[in-house]
Amino acid sequence: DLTSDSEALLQFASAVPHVRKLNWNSTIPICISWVGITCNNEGTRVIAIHLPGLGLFGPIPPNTIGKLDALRILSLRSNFLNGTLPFDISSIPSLQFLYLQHNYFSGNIPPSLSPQISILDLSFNSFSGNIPQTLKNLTHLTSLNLQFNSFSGLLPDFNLTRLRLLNVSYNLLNGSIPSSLQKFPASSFAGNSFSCGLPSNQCSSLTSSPSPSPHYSPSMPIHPKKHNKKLSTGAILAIAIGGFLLLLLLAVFLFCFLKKKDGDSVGELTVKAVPPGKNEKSDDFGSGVQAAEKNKLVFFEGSTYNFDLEDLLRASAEVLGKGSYGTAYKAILDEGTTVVVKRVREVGVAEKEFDQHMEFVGRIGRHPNIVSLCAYYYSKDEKLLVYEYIITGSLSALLHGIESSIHPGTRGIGRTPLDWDTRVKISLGAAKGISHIHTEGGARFTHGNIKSSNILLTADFDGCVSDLGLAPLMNFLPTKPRCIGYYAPEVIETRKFTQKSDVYSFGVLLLELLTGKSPLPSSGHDEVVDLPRWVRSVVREEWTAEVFDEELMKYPHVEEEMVQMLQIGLACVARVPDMRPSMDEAVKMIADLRSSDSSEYRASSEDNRSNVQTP
Ligand SMILES: Nc1ncnc2c1ncn2[C@@H]1O[C@H](COP(=O)(O)OP(=O)(O)OP(=O)(O)O)[C@@H](O)[C@H]1O
Repeated sequence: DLTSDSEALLQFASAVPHVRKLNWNSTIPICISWVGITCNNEGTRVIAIHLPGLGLFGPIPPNTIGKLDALRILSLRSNFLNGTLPFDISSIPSLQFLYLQHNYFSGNIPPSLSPQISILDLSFNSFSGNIPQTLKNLTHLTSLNLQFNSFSGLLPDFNLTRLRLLNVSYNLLNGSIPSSLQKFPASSFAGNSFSCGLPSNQCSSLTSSPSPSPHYSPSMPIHPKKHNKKLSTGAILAIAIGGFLLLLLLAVFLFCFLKKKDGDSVGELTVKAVPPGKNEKSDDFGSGVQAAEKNKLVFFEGSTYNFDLEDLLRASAEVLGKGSYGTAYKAILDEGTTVVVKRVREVGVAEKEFDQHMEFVGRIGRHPNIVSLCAYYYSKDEKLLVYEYIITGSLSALLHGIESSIHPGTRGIGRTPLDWDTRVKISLGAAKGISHIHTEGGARFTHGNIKSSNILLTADFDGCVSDLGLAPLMNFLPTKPRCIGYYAPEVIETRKFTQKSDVYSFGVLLLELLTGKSPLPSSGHDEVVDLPRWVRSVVREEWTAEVFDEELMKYPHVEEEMVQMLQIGLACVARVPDMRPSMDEAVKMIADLRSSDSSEYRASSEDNRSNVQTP
């Protein structure tokens, strides 16, 4: 009866710690006032429990929720529950909807499940063992979601006529896909080791990532698109005159340049500002430019900029920072245009390959969430990359207050706090940018240096990925502590980047956004901060709200989204690369944060009779 239901719930609340308060107590009416509880129309039994994103942590003891034998809906999704799922919960005879996704449950699925179950969602947990054959008996089952667990062995032949949704992707399943399940899309089975079962063409696509465009490596020749249009006589004349003027300009430039080299030390291109704390040599990005005519600034198709190499070398420049691959300068040209010039060093490819690579990067880098590469210059002694200037600076600067490359690991005084909505927007933009790079670049093309100082922000706080195409050009793997904190474990071992290692770095970035902590060493200490390990240990062992950036705790009703984002971040930093989602999946998961019923908790607090079938 209702009394025993309320006693079981109070036992659950006292045994399972939770971050958000529950107003459950025996002095207020359970059916009207208890948060997350729904009773039947007569008010005699509890029929639904909705406690998503409440910060519940630890195992669920038996003889608590399992005693509610009139329960139809149980939603404990997006919490930090761990341990095995008590038998008495899964076998509640009336249970129809069980939502336990995004927790840390482990062990086997109990073999005896309620025969009434219609929706079973155990995705994003650590369940293991075989998927029980007894699932075949669940004739009411319409949706079964087991993705992102560690289930192994064969996939049983369910043959359940009502089953409309099945997802067993990203487990450790093998063998073949039973014929009764072959009606489901290939994505339902991705990320396993199925030998076959689907028609052979689909079968082979199950284990490998999609590669919409051909594999790419910097040494692969790239053929620019051929244009069939013929040039008019006027155009030919214009090109000829333009060419002549260009030659003239270069000659003037050469003259000035040589004059400058000859002791005219008051060159216009000087480093005007050197950041505090840096002992920057007063060099500039033009000193290695060769006078030879063939060396010129190459602009990309569609670039709207209207300056030449001479303008650039005349610009006033200020050091933005010294990165792993070289120094970045903010250059303000005469007509007021501002660009960023990166002077890169230790390029590991010859000029031809450099040109091909740049053509490729310029082409795939056209996306609102990627910082545009406008032009480049190559000579033996100088390699310059010209990017659009992104006004709001980097996520690292915004999150930690000052440039991480200058004072790594510290949070600046007087910085403006970054609210949750902005953090979600930035992470979605960055995810879209990386996903675009992976999709357009081909399965082997990677960014290779995803980190918060390479996520730049527009005036509208859209996240844009910078430094595209730099890492694959280099003949070394930066091993400075400020890079290593973002590297996937396999990158340290193999010294090779993959798309899954980009996903890992993106996961570290999400954890950085959530915790406000930097995976960089703090001033004076050079040791690498393993942010994923720290978050995992706090979450699994002694979880407290402390895991989240304290700045975020003041925003109301965001905990559930924060918990879900934490789950996404942790999925991205899975140690086994194949267990990480693709960037495309990460984009969908982040976008779903907003479309998912994040107001459920609020709704159930306000009207706990509504939405009884919502997970
Ligand atoms: N296009 C840009 N617009 C505005 N700021 C930029 C731009 N590109 C780089 N920066 C800023 O310039 C600084 C130096 O960048 P750079 O990429 O050279 O070094 P880094 O990001 O610290 O390290 P790494 O070389 O490993 O990426 C960083 O603070 C970065 O945010």
